[in-house]
Amino acid sequence: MAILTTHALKKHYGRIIAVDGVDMETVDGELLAVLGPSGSGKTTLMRLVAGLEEPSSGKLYIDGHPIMGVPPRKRNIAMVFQSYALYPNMTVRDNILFPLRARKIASDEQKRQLEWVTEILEIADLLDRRPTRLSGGQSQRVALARAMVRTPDLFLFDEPLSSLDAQIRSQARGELRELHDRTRITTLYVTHDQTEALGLADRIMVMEKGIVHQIGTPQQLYYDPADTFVAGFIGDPPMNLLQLENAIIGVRPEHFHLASEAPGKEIALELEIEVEHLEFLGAEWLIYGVVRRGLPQQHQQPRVIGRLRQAAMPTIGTRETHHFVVTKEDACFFDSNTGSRLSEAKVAIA
Ligand SMILES: Nc1ncnc2c1ncn2[C@@H]1O[C@H](COP(=O)(O)OP(=O)(O)OP(=O)(O)O)[C@@H](O)[C@H]1O
Repeated sequence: MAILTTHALKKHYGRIIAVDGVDMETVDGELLAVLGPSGSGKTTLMRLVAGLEEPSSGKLYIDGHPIMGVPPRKRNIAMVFQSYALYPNMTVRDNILFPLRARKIASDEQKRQLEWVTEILEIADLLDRRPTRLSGGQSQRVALARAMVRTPDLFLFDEPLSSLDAQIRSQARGELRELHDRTRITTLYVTHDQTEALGLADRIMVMEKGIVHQIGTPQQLYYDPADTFVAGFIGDPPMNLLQLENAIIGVRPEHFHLASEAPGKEIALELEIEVEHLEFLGAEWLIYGVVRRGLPQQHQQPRVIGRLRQAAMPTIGTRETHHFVVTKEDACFFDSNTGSRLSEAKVAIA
């Protein structure tokens, strides 16, 4: 277990700034997801931590010890990337033992490590197979086993599940989480899939264009986004962002209430929304609509998405206009210019 710290970490390739001043620190033993759109600098950050790239400036520490300039082999960090790169001509057993043999670890220690990972990952029946005879999920477990036998201080995963199909992926996600709970090895987990990050991580770090927008628990990111980027990135569908006179108001789809069912709380916003179409999700419906009234004149008519429980639906149909409210407690406010979160007190609604 270990704590990874970065300080003003930067990496540029010529004029491209891939990582732009990242300050972060893991909690010992946590699984921290690094989430962001394509090109946000996630893989570059991993490569810097692993030692495959050296930073242009800034610092990296493991347990308070600087690791800049330390070669990858000496960092005691294990990586699992998208392609598992198992050696096709070796058995699973030899693949797993390879990193221990390369470091000339004593054979009884090799045996002990192999037994440990075999039991944790439940791969006893795969040990004599060759990688070509493994399914995607099995290959992933073997790659994990090979990474784990080194008992690393830190695990780096870069989209390790992206080559699996959707059904196996959700099972593999569960297995990864269980594995993490058992080993408690501090893990950085790169993904661009928010469902994966929200479901798997203790905390999530949201990156865009090389900078960190927010680090927090899935719940903090969802209910308390630090800025409009996080608000618009987390959630499916994401937070609605509507321009008021002097600020942006953020409303989660499930926080639109029909006025007739308004909770007895202070109201932040009253809107007339024309329903354009409806989408059935089972227990809930998504309502796609256009705001017809309730916002300042010059910002009128943005599109919004609401989410209503089945029970509220019989009263709503396409092309009808309905009156919705949002409580102050549920609303988030952001600065119109910078997108940063504002405290509610400063905001006049209209
Ligand atoms: N070796 C390199 N040379 C030049 N530019 C690079 C190099 N590696 C990364 N970049 C650039 O740095 C930026 C960040 O890339 P990076 O791969 O870290 O992003 P990412 O968030 O991992 O993206 P993805 O999710 O698509 O893998 C991109 O603009 C990319 O084109």
